[in-house]
Amino acid sequence: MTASSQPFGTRLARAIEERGRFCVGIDPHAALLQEWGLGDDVASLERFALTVVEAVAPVVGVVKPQSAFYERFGSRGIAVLERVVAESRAAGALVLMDAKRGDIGSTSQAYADAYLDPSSPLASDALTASPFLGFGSLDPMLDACRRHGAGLFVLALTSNKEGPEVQHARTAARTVAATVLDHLRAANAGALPVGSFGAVVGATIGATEEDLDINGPLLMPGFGAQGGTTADLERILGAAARWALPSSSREVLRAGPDVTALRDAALRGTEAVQGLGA
Ligand SMILES: O=c1ccn([C@@H]2O[C@H](COP(=O)(O)O)[C@@H](O)[C@H]2O)c(=O)[nH]1
Repeated sequence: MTASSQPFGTRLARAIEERGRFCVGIDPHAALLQEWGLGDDVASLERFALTVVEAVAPVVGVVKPQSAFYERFGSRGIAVLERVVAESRAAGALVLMDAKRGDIGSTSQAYADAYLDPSSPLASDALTASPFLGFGSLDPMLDACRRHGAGLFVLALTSNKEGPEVQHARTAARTVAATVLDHLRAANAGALPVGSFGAVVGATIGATEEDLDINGPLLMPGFGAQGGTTADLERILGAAARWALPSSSREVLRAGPDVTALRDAALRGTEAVQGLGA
């Protein structure tokens, strides 16, 4: 795979324009494998994941495989994840790898090599990252994105109920989340039509006083199975709705294993959020 000649933000803007802003998570939960009448083994993982790719990757702009569900099967699970990445991209979807990586800088460099360097078998269009070792520890990932035309989505206000304990904590007058958003705004300064450095902002967080206008995309998991609705998205986003990417995994995946039913579920999600940012 070669480096993309265009920044991730530019590619994402085109994907949204052509296919809408809804992101489908490819999360092969053990419970979903069972609901689909499959076993809890690698062959079933592969059948599940590639069925979802076949159904949704030709119609949505972004897919988001959750690495943990593949990692639990060891190297053969990772091999399935590699196919999910390759086949989704071949079908025209951008792949946002949800692995939430973050470590000291020298190790962040290795994560950048693994997920953002086009010569890696797991190279994706974008990666989720955790800034809680200090935003600067992610610099190797930001640099790799700039070099290779990839994107990064950094946790800011997550959808889980435990997140506020850390993210609403204050250093001087700023919350931790505000500091993360400030860094992203600086990294995206001047980018057109939008920067490549996004924030993860849960669809479940309720109204927020944080400034979400970072000139970058906002990945919004928690839409659907975790209870987030279109009205919640509107309440949270206000004027920052233009680059929102609402994301749903289980709510779409439960429509399977029928390919048409899965695709219809993805298209319903796309339609539900198409008015955002209008
Ligand atoms: O704040 C966050 C960050 C990431 N996630 C991930 O998104 C999906 C949500 O799946 P659903 O089935 O739609 O609930 C999952 O992969 C999480 O790890 C999140 O939920 N919240």
